Amino acid sequence: MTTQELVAQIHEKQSFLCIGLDVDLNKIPKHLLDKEDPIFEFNKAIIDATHHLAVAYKPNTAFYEAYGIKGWKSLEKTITYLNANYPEVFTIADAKRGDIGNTSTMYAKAFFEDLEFDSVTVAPYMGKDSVEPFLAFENKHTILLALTSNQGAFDFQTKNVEGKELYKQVLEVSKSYKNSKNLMYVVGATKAEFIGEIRKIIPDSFLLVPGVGAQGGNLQEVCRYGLNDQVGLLINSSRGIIYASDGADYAKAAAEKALELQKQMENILKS
Ligand SMILES: O=c1ccn([C@@H]2O[C@H](COP(=O)(O)O)[C@@H](O)[C@H]2O)c(=O)[nH]1
Repeated sequence: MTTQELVAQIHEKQSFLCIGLDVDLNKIPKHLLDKEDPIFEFNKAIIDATHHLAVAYKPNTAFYEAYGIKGWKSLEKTITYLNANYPEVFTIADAKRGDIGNTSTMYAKAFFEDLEFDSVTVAPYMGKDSVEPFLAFENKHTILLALTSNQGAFDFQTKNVEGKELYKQVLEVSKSYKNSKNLMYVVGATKAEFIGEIRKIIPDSFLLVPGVGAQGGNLQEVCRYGLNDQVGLLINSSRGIIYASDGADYAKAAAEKALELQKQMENILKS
C-alpha cells in the first residue's frame, strides 16, 4: 500500500486508529476455545466489527509464535482474511526484526512476500545494513523503533551519544538510508512530550504510536505534537479494545471502544 492510499483512507474514515491483535488464549471468551482455530475466530469477529473505524491492524507476532505452528497458521489466516476482505486497511506485522543483511532479507521476504503484510516493525540497533534490506521492497513500509513506550526506553534510547540522544541519532541517521521514503517510526504514546523534538527531525514521516489505553498514553497530547499535513499518525490500542468484554458480546464491546477513539480522532481532525 502506498502512503497516499493510507492517507486517503484516514480521511475517508476520519480515523487514524490501529487495532492491535494481541490474542492471548487466556483472555478470549471461553466459548471460542471449542473452535478449531480460536485465535482466527476471535480476530475475524473483531475485524468484521471494527473495520469501518480503524485504518490499520497490528498483530504482534509474539502472540502467535507463542502457540507454535498453530499460532503461525492463525497469523497467516488473519492476514489472508484482511487482504481478501478489507484490502484498504494497512497491515503491520509487529515483529521487531533486524539482523545482518542476508538474514534481514529473509525476514523481509517472510513478512512482505509470504504473508503479504504492508509493513513490519524493525529494531535499529544493528544499523544500516540490517535495515536497508527491508527498505528495498516497493510500497512496503519499515517501521523503525525510535522511542518506545516502555520504561526501559530510558536505559539506552534517551542516553547522550556524541552530543545527541540515541533516539535522535536513529531518526537522523536512518534518513540517509537508501529508500528511506519507506520508513515510518515507532514512538510511544507515553513519550508524548518528546514528539515535538521528533517532528523537528522527521516532519513528514508517519509515526506508529502504541501506548494509549492499557499503558496510559494520552491521545490528545500525542496529536498536539504529532499531527502533520498528512495526519502522520497511527495510534495503536490493543488490550484496551480487543478485551473490552470476555463474554459473547466481545466483538460489539470492541467496536464500542474503537468508536470512542474514532470519535475523538474525528473531532481532532475537524478542529
Ligand atoms: O514501544 C512500543 C512498541 C510496541 N508496542 C506494542 O504495541 C502493543 C501495545 O498494546 P496495548 O495492549 O495497547 O498496550 C503491543 O503489541 C506492544 O508489544 C508497545 O506497546 N510499545
